[in-house]
Amino acid sequence: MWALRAAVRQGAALSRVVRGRPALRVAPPPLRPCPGRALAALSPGDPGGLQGRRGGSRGPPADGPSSEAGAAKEEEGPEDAENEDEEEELLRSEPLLPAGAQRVCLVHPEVKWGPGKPQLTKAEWQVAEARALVHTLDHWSVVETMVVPTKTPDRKLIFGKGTLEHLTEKIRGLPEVTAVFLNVERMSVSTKKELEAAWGVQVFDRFTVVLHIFRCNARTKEARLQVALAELPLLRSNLKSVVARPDGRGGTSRYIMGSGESFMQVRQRLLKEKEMKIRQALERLRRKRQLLGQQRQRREFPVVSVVGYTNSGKTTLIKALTGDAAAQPRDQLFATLDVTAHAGWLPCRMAVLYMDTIGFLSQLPHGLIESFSATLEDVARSDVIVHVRDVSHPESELQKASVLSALRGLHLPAPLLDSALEVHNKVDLVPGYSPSEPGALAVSAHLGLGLEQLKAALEDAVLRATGRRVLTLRVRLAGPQLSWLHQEATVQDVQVVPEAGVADVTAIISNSAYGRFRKLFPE
Ligand SMILES: Nc1nc2c(ncn2[C@@H]2O[C@H](COP(=O)(O)OP(=O)(O)OP(=O)(O)O)[C@@H](O)[C@H]2O)c(=O)[nH]1
Ligand SMILES: [Mg+2]
Repeated sequence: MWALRAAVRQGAALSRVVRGRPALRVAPPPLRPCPGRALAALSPGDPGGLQGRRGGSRGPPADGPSSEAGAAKEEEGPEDAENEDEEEELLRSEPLLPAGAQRVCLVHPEVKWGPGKPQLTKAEWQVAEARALVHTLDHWSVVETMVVPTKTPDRKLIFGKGTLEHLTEKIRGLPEVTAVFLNVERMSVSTKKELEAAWGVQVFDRFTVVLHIFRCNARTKEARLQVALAELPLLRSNLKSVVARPDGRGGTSRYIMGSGESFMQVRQRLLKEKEMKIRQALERLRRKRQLLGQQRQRREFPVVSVVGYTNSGKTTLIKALTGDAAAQPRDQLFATLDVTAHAGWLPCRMAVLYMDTIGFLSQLPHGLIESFSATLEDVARSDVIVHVRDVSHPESELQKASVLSALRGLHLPAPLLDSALEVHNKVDLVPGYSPSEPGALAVSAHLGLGLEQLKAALEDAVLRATGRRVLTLRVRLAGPQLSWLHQEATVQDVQVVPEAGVADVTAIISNSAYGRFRKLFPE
C-alpha cells in the first residue's frame, strides 16, 4: 500500500533551485477529535514553520526549500467552499470501536491445512502483529491470547462445534476480558452478533481495528475521504443485517409515502450517492495533487519516495535526513497515513523532496489497500525509491517480501523499481550487523549512523535517475555563459580567477542542458 501527498510547508523561497519562483503555500489541516493514542501524538507541530530547512551537514544557504506536510491549498473560490462543506458532511461517521479502556482477549484462528493456510507467515508473527494493532489503540491492552486451530475458517462461526464450545467456556471464564479481537480479515455482521451473544463481550475483526486506526491517524482531507470510502462495505453489511432482523424492523416492506421506495431502498440509494460523492471529491483532490506534482517537476525537485513496512523507521529516517520537525515518528503501526513531503539536501547541495508514505502490513484488509491506491500514484512519479527495512525485526525477510509484492502491485515503472535503494535500519539494535544484500546500506536513523553514506548513494541515484550531473565548467567572465548557466542549470559555486578573466562554475546540469551549452559555447 501507500501514499504521498505533495506540499511544501510554507516558508522560504526556493530561489536557488527554482530561480525565484515562490514556494507553494500550505495550510496544515485542522485536527479532529478521535479517541486513541494516535491522536494524542498528533500535535500541530510546527505549523508553517521553517524547521528543517537545513538538511544534512553541509547546510545550504538560507534560500533552501521548505517542507510540505498536509494538504496543499490553492486559491479557493466559492465552489471550493461548497465542496468543502459537502466533504465535511461525507466525513461525519459513527465511532467504530467503543471509547475508553478495553482489556482484550486476542483469538487467532490458526489454519493448519488446506487452501486457507497463510503462505510465508507463522502464527506467532501474525499474533504479534495483531497484538501491536491492539496496543496502537489508546488504553487498549491484550490480557489473554489464544491461538485456536481450525479446519473451517470459512464457516460462519470459523471454528468447529466442539472447538467453539471449548473457546466459549474459556472466554466466559475470564471476567476481566471486555472485548475479543478475532484475528480474521472480515467477519459478517451475523457472525459478530452470534459470537458476541455466545461470549458476552463485543467482538472485533482486523478490518474494523485497522480502519479505526486509519481514522485516528488520517489528517488530510484526502486520507480521511479514503478511509470513508473504505468504510462503505461495513455500512453496507450493517444495512443488510438490519433488513435481516427477525422483527422486520429493517423495513423492506415499509414505503415512504408517495416515493414508491422502501426505507431499505432509500438507505441503499443514499449509500450509493455517498460513495459517488466521495469518489468525486477524491478525484478533485487527485487533480489538485497532480497539478502540484507537475509544479514540483517544473521546479525541478527530484523526488525520493521512502517506502517500507509499517514501523520500520521511514519517518525517523526522513527526520534524520532533513531535520524536519514536521516528521513525527511514533512507535505504533500506521503512524503515517498522509503522504507528506520533506525537503533536504544532498552532498552536492542539490535540494530533494523526501516523500513519507503510509506503511505496508502483510495482512492488510483489501478494501483499505484499494482506497489508498490513488495516493500511491505519487510513488510512481518519484525519481528514486528508498525501501526502509527494520533489520532488528525477527520477520524482517517476510516484511521485505510483503513490501516488494505490494510495490509490484502498484505497477511502478521497471527502472524505478529495479533501482530502489534498500536501507537496513535499526542496526543499533543488532550488534555487528552487516547487510548481506549487495548495495544495501546499513543505518540507524535513531542514532544518525550511516547517513552520510546513504546521502552519497542517494545523490548518485538521483543524478542518474534525473539525467543530471555535477560539472565544473570554465567560463569567460566577459561572455554570456555564466548567466546562461544560472538560467538553465543549478549553479553551486563560482570561483573567479580574475587575472585570467574566467571563472570555474560548479553546476548541476541535465544532460540535455549540457548538450545545448556545448553547442552554444564550443570550447
Ligand atoms: N532503535 C531504533 N529505533 C528506531 C530507529 N528508527 C526508528 N526507530 C523507532 O521505530 C519506531 C517507528 O518509527 P517510525 O519512523 O514512526 O516508523 P514508520 O516506518 O514511519 O512507521 P509508520 O508510519 O507507522 O508506518 C519509533 O519508535 C522510532 O523511534 C533506529 O534506527 N533504531
Ligand atoms: Mg511514519
